[in-house]
Amino acid sequence: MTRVAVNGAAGRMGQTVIETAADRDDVEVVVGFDVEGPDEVQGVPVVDASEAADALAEYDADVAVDFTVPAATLSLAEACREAGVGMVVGTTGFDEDGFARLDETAETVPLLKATNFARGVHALLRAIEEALPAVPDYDLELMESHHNGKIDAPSGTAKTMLETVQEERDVDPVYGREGHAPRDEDEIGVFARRAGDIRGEHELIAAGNDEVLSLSHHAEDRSVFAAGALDAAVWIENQEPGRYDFGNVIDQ
Ligand SMILES: NC(=O)C1=CN([C@@H]2O[C@H](COP(=O)(O)OP(=O)(O)OC[C@H]3O[C@@H](n4cnc5c(N)ncnc54)[C@H](OP(=O)(O)O)[C@@H]3O)[C@@H](O)[C@H]2O)C=CC1
Ligand SMILES: O=C(O)C1=N[C@H](C(=O)O)C[C@H](O)C1
Repeated sequence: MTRVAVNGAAGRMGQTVIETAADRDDVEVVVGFDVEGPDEVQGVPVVDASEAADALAEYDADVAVDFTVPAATLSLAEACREAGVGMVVGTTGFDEDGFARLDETAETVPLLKATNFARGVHALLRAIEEALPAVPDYDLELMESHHNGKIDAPSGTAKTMLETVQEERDVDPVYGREGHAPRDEDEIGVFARRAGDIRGEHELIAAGNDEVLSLSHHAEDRSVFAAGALDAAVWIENQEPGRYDFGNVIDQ
């Protein structure tokens, strides 16, 4: 049984992780962290995030699962280093300094970060790698849609898709278009929509030669991300310090 601490316990994903874990017998959420949050979420005690280092030890957590904002992830990383607890990071929107600090953390504890914990998205990334060599001259465009509460744009997943595309094709992103904006053959348009409670939609199109190839993923519920993050928590519990990604869990 993997004992999990959840950072951002009162948030959309934090609550979903706690709810999803309650139906599993390989994980138990023993404590949550948040700021100015409730004292508990679904029976799990919630402690102020500033006390995370002590609470990780007190509740004997094996792994911390984080769905917050980059600054909160980085302060949890300090607590995890102090407590010797591994991390599963789902938060998106890090800058270069943030990535470097996560790398530093991974020198002390195992750290697995994924911009998307849906297994279908992992398959989508592989499909992109596989498909692009067959359509070398086609125009590429990338679209994502999310709920109206999402802070970062484009989504972390869209950035990962873009990186995957750029491993195959030398294209420069253009973030939205307006006015006189003819398409350059080496560009990829990237578009972010925010509306309602859309859980997460991503699509790459490749168009040319009288056809359009569409590679897409649609998340129906946040529980898909929670399930993947908990699979990652179980997997990382017994790993050595280092940086890991969701592929390590899927390909185990
Ligand atoms: N990798 C993946 O598969 C997925 C990643 N995500 C990512 O997860 C992140 C969170 O998303 P979501 O749950 O929708 O966001 P929410 O805003 O609903 O939840 C974030 C929670 O973190 C809390 N928080 C803020 N600061 C701190 C802090 N210093 N310490 C602890 N908790 C803090 C927030 O509190 P308050 O509201 O009071 O600020 C809130 O309760 C985003 O970056 C999103 O992109 C989301 C889904 C899937
Ligand atoms: O904020 C969200 O909700 C999501 N964020 C992740 C991202 O930025 O890619 C993953 C998923 O699409 C949901």
